[in-house]
Amino acid sequence: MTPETAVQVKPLLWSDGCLLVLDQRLLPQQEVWIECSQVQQVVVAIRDMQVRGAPAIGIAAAYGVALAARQRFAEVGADWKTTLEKDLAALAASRPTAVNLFWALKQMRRLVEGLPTATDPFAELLAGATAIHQADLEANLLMGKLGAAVIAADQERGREVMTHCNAGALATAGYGTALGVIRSAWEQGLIDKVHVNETRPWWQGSRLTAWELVQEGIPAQLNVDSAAAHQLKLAPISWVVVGADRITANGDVANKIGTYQLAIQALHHGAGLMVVAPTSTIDMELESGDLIEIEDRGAEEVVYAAGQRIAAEIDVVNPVFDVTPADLVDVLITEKGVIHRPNREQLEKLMSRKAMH
Ligand SMILES: CSC[C@@H](O)[C@@H](O)C(=O)COP(=O)(O)O
Repeated sequence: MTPETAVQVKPLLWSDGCLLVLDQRLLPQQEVWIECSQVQQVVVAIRDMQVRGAPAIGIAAAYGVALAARQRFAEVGADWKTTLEKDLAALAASRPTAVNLFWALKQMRRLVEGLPTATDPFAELLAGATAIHQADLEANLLMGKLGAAVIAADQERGREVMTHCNAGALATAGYGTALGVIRSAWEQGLIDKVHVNETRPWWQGSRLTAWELVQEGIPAQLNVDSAAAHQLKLAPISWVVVGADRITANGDVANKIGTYQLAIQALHHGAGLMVVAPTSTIDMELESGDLIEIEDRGAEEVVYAAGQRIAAEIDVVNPVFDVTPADLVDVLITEKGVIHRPNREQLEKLMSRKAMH
């Protein structure tokens, strides 16, 4: 069994002319699939986090462009490229922080530009989206191996790791970035346990990551986010392994809220911080993390839990990502290679490399 076939969960499927999205607002075991036959449904799926995780958002948007082109060609024929513009804008406005969304839209726009106006563009755009989907899976498998090799080489503090949010099969084409490394390390017998932060306020850790690990029989333990430093002090955790939503030219990393404090805690306790992300997450156009737009998802997620109001009537701030400065990142794993202590020079070199597969 290859790692690819070992992982059964796929958050996105193309079937019968529609994009099927596994609704991640619910428990994955409920297996509620949302059918998107129109681009507007893809916009809602991304905006409302039916699909989430940087690479999966990008893949969904790519399929969204194919669906939009099908609709617009049916409506206006040769004018489809003009009318497609508002769909591209709607997809781009669905979530602001993960750059994979904008990267995928750029790839699809390039394809659109090369197509004739007189013929139906759907088949070629669907092929483009499928290629982005497949490339993500291949990148994840490769990053899994590269990251596991780094873990094999340095387990000074012990054979346990910690992860935050869900950078797993549910957030990608179906293997995972951070969880891809953890899967690969587990298969190679390199780790004994995964510490999972619950990831308030949306519970990606308890709802999604915990489920993926339990389903695959990888020993895991869930803790509340505020127990992370305590666990890092007591448990033999060598690596904190996380994904990313945007990495800027200087190596700063935007990821799920809480990653920054985890990076500081890891440094204090002698654990390494490993960031695992495909190069589609690297934004060389932004000089530093200070320039990244950080999404705020409003008060509801914070003041309600399981449908019950749990907070007083109070002002709330809900930034759902934070920026970890580059100097707290020990290693960055991408499908083009591994960088220790990422900085601009190294990232420029990496981006100019050809893919390893
Ligand atoms: C491979 S997923 C990497 C990141 O996108 C992940 O860690 C994360 O922050 C996801 O945030 P989300 O708000 O669930 O989309």
